[in-house]
Amino acid sequence: MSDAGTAPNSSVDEAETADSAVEAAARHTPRGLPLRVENLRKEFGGITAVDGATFSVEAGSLTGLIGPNGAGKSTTFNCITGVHDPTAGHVYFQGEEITGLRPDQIANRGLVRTFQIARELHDMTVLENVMLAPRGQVGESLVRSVLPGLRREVVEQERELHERAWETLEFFEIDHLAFEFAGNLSGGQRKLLEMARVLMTDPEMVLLDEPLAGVNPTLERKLLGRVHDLREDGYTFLLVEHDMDVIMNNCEHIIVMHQGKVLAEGEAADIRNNEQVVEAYLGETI
Ligand SMILES: Nc1ncnc2c1ncn2[C@@H]1O[C@H](COP(=O)(O)OP(=O)(O)OP(=O)(O)O)[C@@H](O)[C@H]1O
Repeated sequence: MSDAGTAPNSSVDEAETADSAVEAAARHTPRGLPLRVENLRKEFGGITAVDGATFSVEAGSLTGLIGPNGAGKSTTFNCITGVHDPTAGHVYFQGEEITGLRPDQIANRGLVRTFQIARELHDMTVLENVMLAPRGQVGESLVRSVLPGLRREVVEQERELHERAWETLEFFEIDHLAFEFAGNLSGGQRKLLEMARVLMTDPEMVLLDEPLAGVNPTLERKLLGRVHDLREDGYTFLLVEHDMDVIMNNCEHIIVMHQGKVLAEGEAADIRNNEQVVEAYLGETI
């Protein structure tokens, strides 16, 4: 797998990238406790995939959601993001109930899951893909031609969008791939593009569903580095990841699910020493 992200070769470039990151993140303002899941339950026929899960995610945190296979993590993500209708329980985002809303309605409120926005379009360039991502854009050619009064606004918006797209590509260090077709990217480069597209939607909170699957160690460091940069600038992340070391080394708060319930919560050291968690993982290294 090729490395999208071999860093530009001078520290000046690195400083510029850091500046772009600050500018990109400066647009974001966290607003209180972002996510609260209460007594969430999801049944599929006779199977109870989520069985009364309750947890919160603090503003500006990088929170990990872990659990053995079949623990209910993906179903929980799907209930939070509107992919599934919960059988019972509540999901609140920034103090408002979002239970049962459609995925696009939830994403428009700023709760964005990595693959919730449309997958990248293979026959479009990386830059075009990033420019297509934002929510609430006016950029519509018909509007432009029919309503001259809107024209200046649209042109200005497109100029800003273009500028922001470049900043975001620089932030993820994939600007050198701007004119490459997305279909030609490696798996890891595609993950960076996916993150860039999520950032372009100006999210309040990002749900990361196995963002490192199939990513080489160099890109993994880069992706995690960017997540930490964004977290320090106030973004909130909930991360599901099978690699336990990634969760233990990066998340300040960890929620452990088992058999559809929250089994334990706490810092990495608490989780490692929790007998119930060790038992639930039975032989797996945590
Ligand atoms: N659409 C579905 N129909 C029926 N059962 C399902 C469905 N989705 C999930 N399940 C079941 O619900 C339970 C929880 O699954 P889920 O995928 O949420 O767990 P998970 O923690 O994400 O597991 P993994 O780590 O293996 O991805 C499992 O028993 C699974 O087989």
